[in-house]
Amino acid sequence: MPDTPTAPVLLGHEPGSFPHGVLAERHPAIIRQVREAFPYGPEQHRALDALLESCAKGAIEPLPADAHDRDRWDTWGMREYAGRSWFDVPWLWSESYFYRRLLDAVGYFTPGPWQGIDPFRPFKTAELDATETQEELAALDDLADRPADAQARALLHGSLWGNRADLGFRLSAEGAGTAAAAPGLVADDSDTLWSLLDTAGTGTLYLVADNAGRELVPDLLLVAHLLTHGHIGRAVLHVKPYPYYVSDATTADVVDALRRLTGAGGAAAGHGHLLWSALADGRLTVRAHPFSCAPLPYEDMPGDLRAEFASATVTVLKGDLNYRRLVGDRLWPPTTPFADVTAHFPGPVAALRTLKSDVVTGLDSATEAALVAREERRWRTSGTHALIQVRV
Ligand SMILES: O=P(O)(O)OC[C@H]1O[C@](O)(CO)[C@@H](O)[C@@H]1O
Repeated sequence: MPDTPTAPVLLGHEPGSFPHGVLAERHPAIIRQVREAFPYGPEQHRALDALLESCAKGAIEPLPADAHDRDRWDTWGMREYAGRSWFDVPWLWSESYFYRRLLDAVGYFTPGPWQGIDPFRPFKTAELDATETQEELAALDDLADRPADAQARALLHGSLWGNRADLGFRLSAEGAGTAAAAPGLVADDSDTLWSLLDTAGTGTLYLVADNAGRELVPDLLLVAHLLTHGHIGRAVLHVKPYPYYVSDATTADVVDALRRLTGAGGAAAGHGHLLWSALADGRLTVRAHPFSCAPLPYEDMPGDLRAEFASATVTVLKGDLNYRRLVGDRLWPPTTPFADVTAHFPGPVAALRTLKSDVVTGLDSATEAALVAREERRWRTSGTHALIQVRV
């Protein structure tokens, strides 16, 4: 990025700022919710109390000496940040480490009865079981009567707005591709994305998933459509190796989503069975790379992951956190070119994201001015706006 001036990395130290609110209010609330959702024993309660106190008082403690991933976290910054305030280190690092510590507190990595029990599972399954999900899946039957191109655009919007836990394809199906169908879009490079996906069945899509439940379901539906209609020949779905940021998708969540689809009947079940057999014959692969839970920007990705993404026809990164990691979790001026801040990424890359943090790039100045005039800063974090940005 030779000509792009750098921008400050987001920290959580400023009271009243969005990152500060996440560390000071959201994290303690998550601890309380997890504690109430499971019949944990005294050991877990004590560890949760300790984490709550650490979050409030602000001192980061290192992982236990025998933690299986201690070396990895050492190289990811733990040596540098242990002993400092949660509020004074990069916000991305603080948040990621919080989730790692929360899993420790509930015994997720410790041999014993709680090992491998996802502390967020009740929240994820509630979403899959919600009547809204049933209604959204039923709407696929109507969508199936529309031309393939309209279906594709509706499913893309479903995947995009699913990032707001809202499948969205019923709305988008009314007039996919028109401005009216996407009133909250602040940038829309979808035509470029479609041209990349026009591979006559030879290309490979890497889709880096974000949330489980009502985001992962439309992500999977989009992949099913792209495979069925020969836009791509293969898809690789990257999920998290362990529970993260409450609702981030793991392999177990992919299984739950697929079972939800195959059990839904109608067109949804057809998509579910297609994906099930694509997993069996290798047209769809699930990957859970350790770096997917790293507290670092994608610019720092390891060589094996870089080589994978370099082989993709296009890599689609879903959600706000992936966006932050893609552009470096910095407070860029919103008109900073997206192509400049993603130049480090190996191969064509697309971001599909609703805006849920202060980080944004690639806006034109008129769009930015209109958003600021109407909403001051709220548009950056409210999740009511979205973007599709592509760098070829
Ligand atoms: O699920 P998403 O879209 O990645 O959003 C996660 C978001 O949660 C927050 O970290 C707050 O916890 C956002 O700022 C963040 O980017």
